[in-house]
Amino acid sequence: MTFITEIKTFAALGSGVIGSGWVSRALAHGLDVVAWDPAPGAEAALRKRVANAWGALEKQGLAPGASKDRLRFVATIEECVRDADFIQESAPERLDLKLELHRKISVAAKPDALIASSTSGLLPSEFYESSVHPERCVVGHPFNPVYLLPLVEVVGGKNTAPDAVQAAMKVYEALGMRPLHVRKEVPGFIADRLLEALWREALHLVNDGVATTGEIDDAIRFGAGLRWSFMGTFLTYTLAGGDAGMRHFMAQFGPALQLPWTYLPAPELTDKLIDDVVDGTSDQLGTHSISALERYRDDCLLAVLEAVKNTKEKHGMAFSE
Ligand SMILES: NC(=O)C1=CN([C@@H]2O[C@H](COP(=O)(O)OP(=O)(O)OC[C@H]3O[C@@H](n4cnc5c(N)ncnc54)[C@H](O)[C@@H]3O)[C@@H](O)[C@H]2O)C=CC1
Ligand SMILES: C[N+](C)(C)CC(=O)CC(=O)[O-]
Repeated sequence: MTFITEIKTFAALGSGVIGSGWVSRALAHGLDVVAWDPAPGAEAALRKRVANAWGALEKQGLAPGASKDRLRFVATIEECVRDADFIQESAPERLDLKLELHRKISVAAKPDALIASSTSGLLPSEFYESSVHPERCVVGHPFNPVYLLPLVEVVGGKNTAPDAVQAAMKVYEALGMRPLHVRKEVPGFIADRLLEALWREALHLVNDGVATTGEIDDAIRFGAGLRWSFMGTFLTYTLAGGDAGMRHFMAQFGPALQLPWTYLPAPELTDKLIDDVVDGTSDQLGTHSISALERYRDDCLLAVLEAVKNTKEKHGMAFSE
């Protein structure tokens, strides 16, 4: 079976933080976008979020013909997906909700239109169970802000055709992304397993009174966070082993993994821990609004992306390497 990969119309179901990020990215790439979200006031909220992202997208460069006016907000799931060449669902992270939503989407969609879910870690074999033509259904897990960060994890379920995974990766590449095929269907995929481990330890540090949320964020952004934008943990640690490389690093620091540095189970989310995290992050926010911080974050990301791209070019490397 062949799937549509030259797309003109992008459908977005669910237009919260992630859905609006997909809408912004698709509009910036010169596509027509049709969106649906059942919440009252969703259209106005979506247009506001797109407007807040647009400045960064203009700085990055819009595709010919790209316009915020090519967004159409519709009243039903069927209207949203009927003429779509590619469908991206970004509804709340609930298995029952996604199962029912995908049944309806797949009945109304063109049979060769790829259907993707933004889920952070639910299993496609489960929530595409009632879908028609499940062979074209994948996970396309993005990272916030979706309109700037290139990574998208692509995961197939037990009924997904291998060609559909390849086709979805082609579509995401055309949207300026760096798809990563997660070859085994596991909860949390690759990136969220890593992010969750970090976040769990951060919550323990707050819970144990070791550090505030601000101090923990400083430990990330002035250290490992800087190098993570161009080199991952494995290659970084290979260099940390000196000329002897990873084998020496494993011999030196591997045994430390047996020391009780980290906890595996998550801390109990007591009211005190939740308050400490909320109060700590309120202090970090200060007087800045969320939308002002989104624009600040976007500017920082554009600068980092540009710097990494230019430096890779100097070393004869492509951005995707
Ligand atoms: N927020 C994040 O950092 C990330 C979230 N995701 C995933 O994206 C998906 C959406 O998450 P967010 O955008 O963060 O949530 P959100 O809460 O910001 O947005 C969810 C939207 O779905 C709408 N909605 C409610 N019921 C619906 C239904 N039956 N059908 C369609 N839409 C419905 C809501 O009105 C809301 O606008 C989830 O699967 C989540 O795991 C993926 C990557 C990162
Ligand atoms: C917290 N989260 C699991 C929803 C995060 C993601 O899925 C990816 C991201 O943007 O960090």
